[in-house]
Amino acid sequence: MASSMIFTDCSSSTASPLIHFNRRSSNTFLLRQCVGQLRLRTTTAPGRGCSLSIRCSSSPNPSNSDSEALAKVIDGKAVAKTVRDEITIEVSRMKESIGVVPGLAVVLVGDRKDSATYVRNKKKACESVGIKSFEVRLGEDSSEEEVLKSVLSFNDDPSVHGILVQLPLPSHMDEQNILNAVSIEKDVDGFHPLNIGRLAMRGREPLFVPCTPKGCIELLHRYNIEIKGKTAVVIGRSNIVGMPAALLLQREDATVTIIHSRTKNPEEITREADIIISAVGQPNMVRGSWIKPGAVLIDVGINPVEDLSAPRGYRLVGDICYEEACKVASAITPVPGGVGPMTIAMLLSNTLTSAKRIHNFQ
Ligand SMILES: Nc1nc(=O)c2c([nH]1)NC[C@@H]1CN(c3ccc(C(=O)N[C@@H](CCC(=O)O)C(=O)O)cc3)C=[N+]21
Repeated sequence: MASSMIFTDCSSSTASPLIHFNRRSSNTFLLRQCVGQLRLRTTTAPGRGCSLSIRCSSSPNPSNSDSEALAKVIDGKAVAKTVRDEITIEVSRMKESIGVVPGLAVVLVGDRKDSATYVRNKKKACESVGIKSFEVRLGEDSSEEEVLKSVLSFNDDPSVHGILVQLPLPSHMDEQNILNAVSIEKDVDGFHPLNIGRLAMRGREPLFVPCTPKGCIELLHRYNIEIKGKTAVVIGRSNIVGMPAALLLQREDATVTIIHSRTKNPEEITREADIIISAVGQPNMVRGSWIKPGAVLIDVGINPVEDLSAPRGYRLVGDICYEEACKVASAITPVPGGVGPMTIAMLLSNTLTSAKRIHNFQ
């Protein structure tokens, strides 16, 4: 399979060479789109002999590497299932009382394998809760006008309550122009500038909140993790994860700092945080030493790294070095099975909310 992978070893303490495959991928590229570009040039610690931004080995202190995990696992897969069950009940209640079935339309442009997989998963998730799904597939070489045309026709279609334009779009298209065309009443991704603007303003309410950051906050809520008055650090400032995650945390009364590729001392700042949300797309970048004891960690990164013993030839790791972090943190999301499944659950939730709002159904 064509994928850009990085050999990453987070469990061994022996130095292994850093090998970086750059077979122009699908997955990593997608994640870069998703979380934005952030490369922290962490310098190699003397005697450690590894690039900290990529490799992640256990603590050199043997007593420490033998210690047990302290952190509670925040089970996104299980919470997503609970959320889907709740949505299923609401969807059927709505259908029974007013005869309306919520509908989600997905516009998929081009033939990226990963995008096709995501779209298939979203469709499956819709089916599992009784939401009707619509799909338009356009070729890689289709024009921006054709994409706009399908967006506009979904805007006018009363059986569609949510519209999602799968990102990334082919490079010859103007993403802003297309996202702006989605009716804000159907913008279940929450990417329309008016929704983001409202999210940023006190006393205003967006119609939709972007799914991944919403999923992060939902996990904190469902695990009864207090946000109010806490210090939070968001690593990454993308439009679709980092920035809205920081805005949401602030709305929940956390004191928020955003770390990005130009931040001078990311490790020191991150070490002050009670809550960390990492969304950068760099495998194992956040090391144990970055984490304040007892912190809560939400790992948005989904990074493929080569693993020849895995069935697919790769496995997925987060931005946070899990083996190190789970010895320091009080709670942590795994990858996979953390934020990813919540993203899709929040998309279904936004679609249900939209259908209820459009039909004035409580
Ligand atoms: N308009 C738009 N909206 C999106 O929300 C959007 C998008 N474009 N483009 C692509 C990204 C990526 N994304 C994911 C959703 C779920 C998982 C997910 O469920 N992952 C599983 C892993 C599944 C596996 O094993 O491959 C997990 O983390 O457990 C991952 C990634 C939504 N995105």
